[in-house]
Amino acid sequence: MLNFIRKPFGYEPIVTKEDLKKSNKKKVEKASDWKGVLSRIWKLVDEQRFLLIIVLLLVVVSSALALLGPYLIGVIIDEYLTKSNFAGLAKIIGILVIVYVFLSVSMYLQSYWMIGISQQTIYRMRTGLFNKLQKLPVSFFDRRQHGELMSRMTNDIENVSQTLNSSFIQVFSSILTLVGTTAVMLLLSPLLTVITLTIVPFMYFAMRWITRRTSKLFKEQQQAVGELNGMIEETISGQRIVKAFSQESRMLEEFSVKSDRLKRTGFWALTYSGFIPKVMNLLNNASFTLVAAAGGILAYYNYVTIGEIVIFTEYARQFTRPLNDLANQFNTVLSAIAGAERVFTIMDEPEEVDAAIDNKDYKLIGDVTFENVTFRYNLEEESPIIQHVSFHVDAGKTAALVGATGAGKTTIMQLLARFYEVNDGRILIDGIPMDQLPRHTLRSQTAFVLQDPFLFEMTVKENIRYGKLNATDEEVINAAKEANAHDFIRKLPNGYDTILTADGGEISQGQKQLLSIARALVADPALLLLDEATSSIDTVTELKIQEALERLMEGRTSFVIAHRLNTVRKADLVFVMEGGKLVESGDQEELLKQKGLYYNMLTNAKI
Ligand SMILES: Nc1ncnc2c1ncn2[C@@H]1O[C@H](COP(=O)(O)OP(=O)(O)OP(=O)(O)O)[C@@H](O)[C@H]1O
Repeated sequence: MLNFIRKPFGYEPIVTKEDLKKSNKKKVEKASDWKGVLSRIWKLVDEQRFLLIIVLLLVVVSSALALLGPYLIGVIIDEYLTKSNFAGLAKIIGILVIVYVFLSVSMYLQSYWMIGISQQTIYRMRTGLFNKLQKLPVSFFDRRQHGELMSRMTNDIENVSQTLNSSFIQVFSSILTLVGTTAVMLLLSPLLTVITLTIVPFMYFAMRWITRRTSKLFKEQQQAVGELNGMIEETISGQRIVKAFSQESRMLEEFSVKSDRLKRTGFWALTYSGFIPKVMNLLNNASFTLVAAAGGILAYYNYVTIGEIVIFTEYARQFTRPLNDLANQFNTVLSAIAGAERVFTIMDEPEEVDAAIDNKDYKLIGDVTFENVTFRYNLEEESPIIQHVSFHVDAGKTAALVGATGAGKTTIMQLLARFYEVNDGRILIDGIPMDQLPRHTLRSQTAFVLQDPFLFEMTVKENIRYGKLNATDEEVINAAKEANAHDFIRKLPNGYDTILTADGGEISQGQKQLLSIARALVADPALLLLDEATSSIDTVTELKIQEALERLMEGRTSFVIAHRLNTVRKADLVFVMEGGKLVESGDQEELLKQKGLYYNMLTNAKI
């Protein structure tokens, strides 16, 4: 029987003594400079600061009114009811009604205005962070995981929002209520105050006992939900592989293990947290009984009045709520401040520096020079990734970059788009040092065609228009035609208005390439950076891509990371990279004559 009570559904509670010891040691995440964080949040509140001050004043008024209500009831009992003095009773009851009406109105206004203030503040914070992300250099994103940044943008901001919405008023009003209630109780009867407060340590220990268990269990439950969701997503998106390898029964087994864990953690988390209101209720009733009994005895000896006992029982009831709220909100507020600090740390990151000269309307010709360029992704790297590279490409020419994997070809492209700053030497575009050319001027006239083109979750038309936002429908269609993409687009369910998913699952790899060529054509760039696809694409699409690329490259300076012999052969210049150095450069014939690395690559069919 005992065992049944302990394990009603056969599950053991999953919080061990070791777990509790560990969770005891674990500190709540705290901001290192909470004053600084609060002052920055205050700045974000901006023009609504005045309203916030009014809200705080209203909290003070409501806390006072909440104290006044029970006090008036006590007065009614002592001065009117026990003395059977009914003259003026209507007036004081009228005052009581007004107190409670004001209390409700004030609470309503507080929460209405506070929600407005917090939503506006969070809006500023979220927009500020997103704006900042657009201005940060690529190297910033290299140092961080996407998940981490997503968490800043969503969880941390959501936490601050929740705290501003509710916890802020709750904490402030709880402190006021606790201080106010204790002060009034002490004034009325110090002895009865001590008796009322004897319940507080019991509440503290009971809550501690429960929350230590529930917080661990809720964390476990969250983890179990995360694992289960991850598995469901993986199984659904990888359904073909699951079926192809006949893994259905193994997946079912794994699913039932994970699902069972969720059932167990869910059961105990809800069971323990369900105790909270019951235990609080029990202790509240105990406190009520204690005050009533002790008050009765004290009243018998004329130490207190009946009205005072009523005031105390009411205050005792009011006392537990703020105590409970403070205990619950404390960690939430601390972790929200820590979250806000993480957001502000990103906001303080140095932005991409831009050229001071305002030559935004400058039209690029496309003449490119590298002068003794040296570059490291991280300054701690032993040897530079690009070492003393110098070359010149005339406007309108095509340069093919070849070399083993890791030789530095992509890095050269990234430097050309100024995603990173060179450490030594300089890059000149049309004879202008790159750092004197506004980024927008350079990037708006440069187009990328990558191996695995990135498509956005929007229509085909919008995806192509991404290259030039003000392109007309006609320009988009013409670009698609030139890119050999028009025919397949027309066959899509909604033609140019077909919405693509982020991974472009509904079109083939080759078709994705054609779309990205169309996107580049619409942009009409002076400088083209192409990373030729290595994946095998059917011959017909391959020919279409080649043809489209040739049209795209015509009259533009193009850098191609070449994987096909045909592309290299058509290039005006070939740059052979090895270990970050430019080891050979020149046109086809010159390089073949040298009988060096390029010659070997061709004869050993490495391209
Ligand atoms: N963001 C980065 N941070 C640090 N190191 C990097 C980064 N990107 C590339 N590297 C390093 O720089 C070197 C050159 O890489 P790069 O991508 O330029 O070579 P690649 O010739 O284009 O190779 P592949 O043909 O395989 O794409 C490699 O050793 C790589 O590990």
